[in-house]
Amino acid sequence: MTRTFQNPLRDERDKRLPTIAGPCGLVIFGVTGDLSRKKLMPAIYDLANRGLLPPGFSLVGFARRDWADEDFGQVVHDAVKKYARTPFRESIWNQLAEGCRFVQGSFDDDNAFDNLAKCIEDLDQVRGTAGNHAFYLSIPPAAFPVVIKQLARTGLADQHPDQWRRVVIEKPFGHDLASAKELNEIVNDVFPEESVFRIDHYLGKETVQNILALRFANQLFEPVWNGNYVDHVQITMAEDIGLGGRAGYYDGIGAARDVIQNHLLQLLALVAMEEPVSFDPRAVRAEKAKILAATTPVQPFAETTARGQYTGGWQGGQKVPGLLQEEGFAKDSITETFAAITLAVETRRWAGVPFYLRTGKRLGRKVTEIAVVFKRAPHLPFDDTATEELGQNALVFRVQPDEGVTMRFGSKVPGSTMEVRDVSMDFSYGHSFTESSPEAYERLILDMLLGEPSLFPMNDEVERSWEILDPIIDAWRSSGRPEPYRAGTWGPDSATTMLSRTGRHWRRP
Ligand SMILES: NC(=O)C1=CN([C@@H]2O[C@H](COP(=O)(O)OP(=O)(O)OC[C@H]3O[C@@H](n4cnc5c(N)ncnc54)[C@H](OP(=O)(O)O)[C@@H]3O)[C@@H](O)[C@H]2O)C=CC1
Ligand SMILES: O=C1O[C@H](COP(=O)(O)O)[C@@H](O)[C@H](O)[C@H]1O
Repeated sequence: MTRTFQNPLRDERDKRLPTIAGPCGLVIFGVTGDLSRKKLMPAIYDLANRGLLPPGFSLVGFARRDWADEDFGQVVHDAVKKYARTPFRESIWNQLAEGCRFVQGSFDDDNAFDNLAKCIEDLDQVRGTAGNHAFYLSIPPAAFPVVIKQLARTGLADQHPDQWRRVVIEKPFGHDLASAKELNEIVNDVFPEESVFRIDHYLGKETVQNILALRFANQLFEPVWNGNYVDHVQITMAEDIGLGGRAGYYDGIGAARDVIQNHLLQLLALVAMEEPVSFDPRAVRAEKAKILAATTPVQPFAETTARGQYTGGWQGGQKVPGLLQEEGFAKDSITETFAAITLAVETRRWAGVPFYLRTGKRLGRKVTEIAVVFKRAPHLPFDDTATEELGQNALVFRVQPDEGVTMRFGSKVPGSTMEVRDVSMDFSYGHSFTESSPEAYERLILDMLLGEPSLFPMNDEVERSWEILDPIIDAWRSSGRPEPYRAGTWGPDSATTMLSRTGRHWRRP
């Protein structure tokens, strides 16, 4: 019988609950970083608390900081208390803490990796992790190759017939097509493709998975899901936070590489793909790959794209600095913090339908949504004045916050005259379901421990995404500085013009 963490929230009788991971350990490189503290450690605790981790689960952190196991334990404890979704339970925490170790060192330090190998070997004995190990690279992307090579050198990546060794690689995977290919070669030299989990946490979000449910479990939407009815698609990922504390990673990377290459192109693929023959991982990934293969950037980029950099301003009642004043950023940094692009999907279904993707930091509010905006009805049998406040119908996936789906359509304004105005019909997760959504990282870490790859992009998807983006980034390189925009606004003027010149406008989410 499989034993789990004691006193779990899990009810063993509930067949809908996910499978429990078998004996294993997880090593997090970059464990002292932002992502690990806010997302990974809390997700691991939540998995333990839901009874989805094996009892001897071990967690090894690796970073340069001079910490002892106790310091590490304290940091995990604090991160869990602050960010975990499930209630703090002393017994679960104690069980988890027993399996926490910290290995100090730099990625180029062979001794540190030898210590890591020794630590893992000990844990295999003490915790019964059965030689099954996952290595999570939550580190600056430039360091991915060196860590992979160290795992190979120490034998930690060696595959054995009755054990598994997996690697989880954060995004961005490379910084252009050439570097992504090079990285894929380095990774695949050491780990077979089925052991490589390139993580894109957007694919772990419930609302993102609901795109497929809504499209393929219903009859209502599919007949109109094409260029005969759809005018355009807008995908927006807006954040209100700035980049203070993240210069080491973000300066030189920018908004397009940070999120368009991965999260937003994955969202586009899910919205635009054909129905897979089944939900088998290969079938879903094959359909996504086909759509990405048909996706191309629309030119001329001076008109179809926009990029910006936030300046100081007021946000949430607070004065905030501009990017150039943020600690660690070069004083003449040309890193964009806002990016908007236009893509075409060259298939029969989507011919002539522009896909507009935008993202930015220090925008009006934090919101991610996908709006499928429909064409106007071919004929309106009303007086012109009756439809002055009628916009285009739209189906909006509210990815976050306030997760759900909104349908926008025209309705008669009560009264004796015929006047039609836009209204919304809302589905909200919070109101419709009592089950809470797991955090994306929780879902993805569990899938990875179970060896379930559906929600992880494959090498060809990643490379194709760079191929789509590279020409735009190349063009930006020779087009001067990004346009400034004030913190708390919705980006640079060029983003507004980019759509208005086609007679369209961005939604204000
Ligand atoms: N933060 C976020 O919201 C998100 C981040 N990501 C991705 O996650 C990854 C990590 O991001 P984030 O946590 O923000 O980055 P941070 O800069 O906060 O953390 C980087 C980590 O790497 C360690 N590190 C850096 N260089 C070395 C080295 N030479 N040797 C050993 N350890 C080193 C640092 O530890 P120390 O200084 O102690 O050595 C630190 O733990 C990136 O790929 C990013 O794209 C993805 C989605 C969201
Ligand atoms: O991947 C990233 O995502 C976060 C935003 O994630 P979300 O789940 O809160 O939408 C973003 O802040 C970060 O820059 C980027 O690397």
